[in-house]
Amino acid sequence: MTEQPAPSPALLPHVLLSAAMSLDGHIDDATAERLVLSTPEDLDRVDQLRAESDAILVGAGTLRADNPRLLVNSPERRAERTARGLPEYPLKVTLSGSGELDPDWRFWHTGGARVVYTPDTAVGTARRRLGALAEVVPTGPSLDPVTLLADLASRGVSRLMVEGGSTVHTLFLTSGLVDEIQLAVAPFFVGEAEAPRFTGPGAFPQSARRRMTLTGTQTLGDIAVLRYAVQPTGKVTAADLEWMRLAVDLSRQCPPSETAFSVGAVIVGADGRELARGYSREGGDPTVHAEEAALAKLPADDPRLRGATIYSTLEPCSRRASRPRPCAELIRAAGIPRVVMAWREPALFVADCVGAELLEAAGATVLETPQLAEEARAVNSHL
Ligand SMILES: Nc1nc(O)c(N)c(N[C@@H]2O[C@H](COP(=O)(O)O)[C@@H](O)[C@H]2O)n1
Repeated sequence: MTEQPAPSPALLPHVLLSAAMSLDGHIDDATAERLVLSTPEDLDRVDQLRAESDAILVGAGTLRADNPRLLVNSPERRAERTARGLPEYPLKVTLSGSGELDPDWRFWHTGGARVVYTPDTAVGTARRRLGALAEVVPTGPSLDPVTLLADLASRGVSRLMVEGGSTVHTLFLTSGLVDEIQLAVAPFFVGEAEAPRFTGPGAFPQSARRRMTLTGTQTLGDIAVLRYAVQPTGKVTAADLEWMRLAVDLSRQCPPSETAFSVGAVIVGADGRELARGYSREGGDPTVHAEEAALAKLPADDPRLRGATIYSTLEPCSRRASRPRPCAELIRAAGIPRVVMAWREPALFVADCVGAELLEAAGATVLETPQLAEEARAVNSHL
C-alpha cells in the first residue's frame, strides 16, 4: 500500500493589529477611567473589523484595566456572520503570564467562546480561577505567541484581530507575527509619562532599514486611520537578499562533487533571527541536501517553523534517488510558509524538478531572487 503524505500543518493565522492612539503615541491616559480616543464612525470601522475576524485577542492587562466585552455590536453584522455559517461572535482570546484572571470580568460573560493561553506554570491558577468560563491552553515554559497562533490555526482561525494592550502589541510585533496594522490617530496629546504607549521598547524587525508599506489612509471625523502591511511575504526584500547572500556563502563550503549540486540553505524565524543553516554534503554525509541539513538541526515540531522563511540557493528538490523524502516535502511537512530560492533547478540530474510548484500547491509563498541567481549558479559552474 502506498503511504499517504502527512497532512499539511495549517499556516499561522493572518494577524491584524488594531489600535487607537493619541498624537503623542498613548493608547490610554494614566487614570483608572478609560480614555476615549475614537469617534463613533471609527468605532463602527472597528466593529466591522471584528465581524470579519475569526478571533479577537487582548492581553490580560487590558481586561484588568478596561474590562471590555469585545463583541460585534451590530446585529446586522452578526446576522451576516451566521448566514455565512460562522459563529455569531468571533472567538475571544486572552493571554496571561500569571493566570491571575478575575472571573467577574465582562469578557467571560458575553459573546462567544473564550480561550486563555498561559505558560505551563500558570495553567493551574487560571483553571482554578475560571472553572468552565474559558478553555485554558498551555504554551510551554513561556508565553509563546507562535504556539498560541499555531493552536488558533488548528481551531480554524485564519484571521486574528489583536486589540491591545501595549505589552501584547510589542510581543506580537517583535516576534514578527503581525501582518497588518490599522492605527487610528486621535488629534490630541496625553502628555503623561506613566500613560501606556502603543508599543514598549523592543527589537522590532520593522526598523528604518526594513520599513512597512503604507497601504491606505482614511479620515473618519477627526480621526486619521493609517493602514500598514507589515510582512514582506509577497515580495523579495533587502533582508531576503542578505539572507540569500549568506546561503550562497554556505554553498561555497560544500565538499566538491561532480555528480551533485552545491547548495546552501538558511531558515529564518518570523522575528528575523536565524534558526538553522546547512549545506549540501555537510558533515561528510555524501547525500544530505542543504535544506535537509538545516531542517535536521531543529525539532520537527519547533513552532517557530510555522512562521519561518527558508532560503535555498537552489529550488527545493521534488524527487530523490538517494533518500525517500525530497526537500519540497520536508519543507511542507515542517509547515514553513515562505520559501525563497536563488534559481530554479536546471534539467541536469532530473528532467522536471517541480519543487516550487509542490510548495505553492501546499499553500506556501515561493519567491525567487534573480539578483543572486548568477552567484548561486557560479558555485556549480563545473557541472
Ligand atoms: N534543493 C537541492 N538541494 C541540494 O542540496 C541538492 N544537492 C539538490 N540536488 C537535487 O536533488 C535531486 C536528487 O537528489 P538525490 O541525489 O537523488 O538525493 C535532484 O533534483 C538534484 O538535482 N537539490
